[in-house]
Amino acid sequence: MISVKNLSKNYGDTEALKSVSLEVSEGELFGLIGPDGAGKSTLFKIMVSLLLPDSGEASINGYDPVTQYRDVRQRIGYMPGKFSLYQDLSVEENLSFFASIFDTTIEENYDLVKDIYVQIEPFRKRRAGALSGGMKQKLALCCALIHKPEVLFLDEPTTGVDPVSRKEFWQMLKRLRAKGISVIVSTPYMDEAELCDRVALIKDGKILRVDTPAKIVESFSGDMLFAKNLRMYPLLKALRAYPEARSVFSFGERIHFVFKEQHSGEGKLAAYLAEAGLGDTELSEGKPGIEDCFMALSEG
Ligand SMILES: Nc1ncnc2c1ncn2[C@@H]1O[C@H](COP(=O)(O)OP(=O)(O)OP(=O)(O)O)[C@@H](O)[C@H]1O
Repeated sequence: MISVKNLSKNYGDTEALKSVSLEVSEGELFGLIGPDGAGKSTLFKIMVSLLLPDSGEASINGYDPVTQYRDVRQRIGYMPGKFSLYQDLSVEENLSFFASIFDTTIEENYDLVKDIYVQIEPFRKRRAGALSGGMKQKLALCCALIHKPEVLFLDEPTTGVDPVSRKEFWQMLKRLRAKGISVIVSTPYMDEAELCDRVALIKDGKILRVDTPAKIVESFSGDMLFAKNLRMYPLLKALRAYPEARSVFSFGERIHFVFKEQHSGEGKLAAYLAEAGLGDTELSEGKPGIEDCFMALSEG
């Protein structure tokens, strides 16, 4: 089990973590979801024993990353946000290198990485620096796994990766979970939250909520609409100026519009938009997702 209690970390005047607490059970696929600068990497670095907290404590399967960092490092795999491999070494050499630091060999733990490694094996002589983004990510995952860790920490593994590779990557994570490995993964992509057993929503160094994605979505209250127009910016401006608007933000190709508790409905809103010269706006029923809960929680 992983437990983090009241962790705080400042960089000068920046409060990167403000008394963060959470628990992750064995074999769980746990997501840390939040935008850039939320504090995800800082929290990871403390858990994997690469950074000292200012206050609070953590325990990784019973070991303290501050005082027992050697035990922690033996038991974890860590894939940092930035590409961590040796660019001038080949695929094969990178993997052998990571195995050798942990006193093991590729052969010894091949079973664990096999599913992933077969996909990059045709390029085993290629320099890591010359691989595509998706392949680099697979190699980095193999390297983080080659010593058979109990817990895997993946810091934004899918950032900048194409949608097909992202999907494949999540399938791999589910297979690792099935092998009993706990996986903690951070992502700025709200749609990936649904792929986790539980998630922590984090913003400005604070945890907003920890729960299953379904429970988080269920707890959303408010009437919502999706709005779409080729002229998105004027639409956003007009919706934000609407007196009955509680929250308005654009997400992907449409705008998520949430009414205040007391409101006069879609008809009146459509009339208001028509008057603003935006009568061609497409309004449809809005089904809240994690991103809406995130916005609602961060607006407090
Ligand atoms: N070494 C550092 N020195 C000063 N400030 C830092 C340092 N590392 C992070 N920060 C700041 O601390 C805050 C949290 O950063 P952190 O990297 O943990 O967030 P993140 O959620 O991982 O976001 P990102 O995806 O942008 O890395 C940010 O405001 C960031 O600018």
